[in-house]
Amino acid sequence: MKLIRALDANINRSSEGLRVLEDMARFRFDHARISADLRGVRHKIRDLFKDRQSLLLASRQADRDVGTVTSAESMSDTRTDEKDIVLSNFRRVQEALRSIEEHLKAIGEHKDGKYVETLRFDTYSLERRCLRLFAKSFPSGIYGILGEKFSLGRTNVEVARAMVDAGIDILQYREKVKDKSFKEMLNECEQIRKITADANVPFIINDHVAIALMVGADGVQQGQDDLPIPEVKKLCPEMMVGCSTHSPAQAKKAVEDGADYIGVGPIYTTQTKEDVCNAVGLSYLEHVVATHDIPFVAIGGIKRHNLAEVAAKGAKTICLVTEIIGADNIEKRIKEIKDIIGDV
Ligand SMILES: Cc1ncc(COP(=O)(O)OP(=O)(O)O)c(N)n1
Ligand SMILES: Cc1ncsc1CCOP(=O)(O)O
Ligand SMILES: [Mg+2]
Repeated sequence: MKLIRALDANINRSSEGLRVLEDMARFRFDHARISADLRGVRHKIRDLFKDRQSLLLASRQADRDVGTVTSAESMSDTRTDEKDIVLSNFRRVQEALRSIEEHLKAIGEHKDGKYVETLRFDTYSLERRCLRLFAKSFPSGIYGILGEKFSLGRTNVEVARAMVDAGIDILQYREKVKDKSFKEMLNECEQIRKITADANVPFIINDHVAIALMVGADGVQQGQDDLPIPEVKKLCPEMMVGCSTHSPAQAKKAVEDGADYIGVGPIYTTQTKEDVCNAVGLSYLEHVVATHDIPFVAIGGIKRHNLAEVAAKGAKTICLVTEIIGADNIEKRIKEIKDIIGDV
């Protein structure tokens, strides 16, 4: 009976820890899949013991538990940091599962013990996935991209100022004008870095890793024909590295290579990018939503009239290039876009 009590205590301990983690993934990070996977582990433990409920209940003697005082005292700790909460709850779950394993073996239930061991291993990979959510939090909302060719005669710096004032969530410098020198681009990026840093808006540089390093950007965007992601990660360990992808195989590779986020598109036909591939459609977006945890930004041909369907498919960060920088009134346009996203 004493071994059953230990099992009962640790089943409850693991369930409680998993519940905290599920809520963290769901409410803090808005991450349905990680939350569902954590719930899956909790249900598997519950199901494993569902035929032994009365035995477990009969063994329960909380008032005689010599560990109660210690547990009650440990509740008064001063943990406030969210990452600490996640780490300590994973520890709690893993220790509880380990104890369940050992106690199952001690009562001769070796097969069930092995099964709980596989659940414990699942929690290690879930822990890595959860910690990645803290590593670099990728903003949700509107991802803006600069480019003077489409800016109705306004400079990149003027457009950046207008976008930041209107509440853009993340901004990329993507300058493809052929006669602009490296020095001119660097000068613009220095000014935009200041504007974005003051407003706490993440600033990403497309293509030019050197400029990103020189201005202290928050990230760099690399396409399929640009530098390999692992090399860029080595050069810029502190930066978010975004990888543009157009197919499930490219998304898988970007994740394996350690990209911090991926571009998913072009969802619709676009004239904004010269060497663009065919539109990938909503099906590729659906694939990424269903298969990957990595943050992503939907891009390509997204306008006010089709924005709601992109958001409804689960895109949390959405890029509109010409729809924003080609607008007469950028502030008004960003407000309209925000209203559409807010309604989905
Ligand atoms: C967020 C985002 N996604 C995709 C791209 C396209 O990048 P790339 O394939 O490198 O093409 P260019 O932008 O360099 O023409 C992007 N820039 N941003
Ligand atoms: C840079 C880029 N990469 C894929 S589509 C695209 C351009 C999207 O521009 P728009 O939003 O104007 O169609
Ligand atoms: Mg590029």
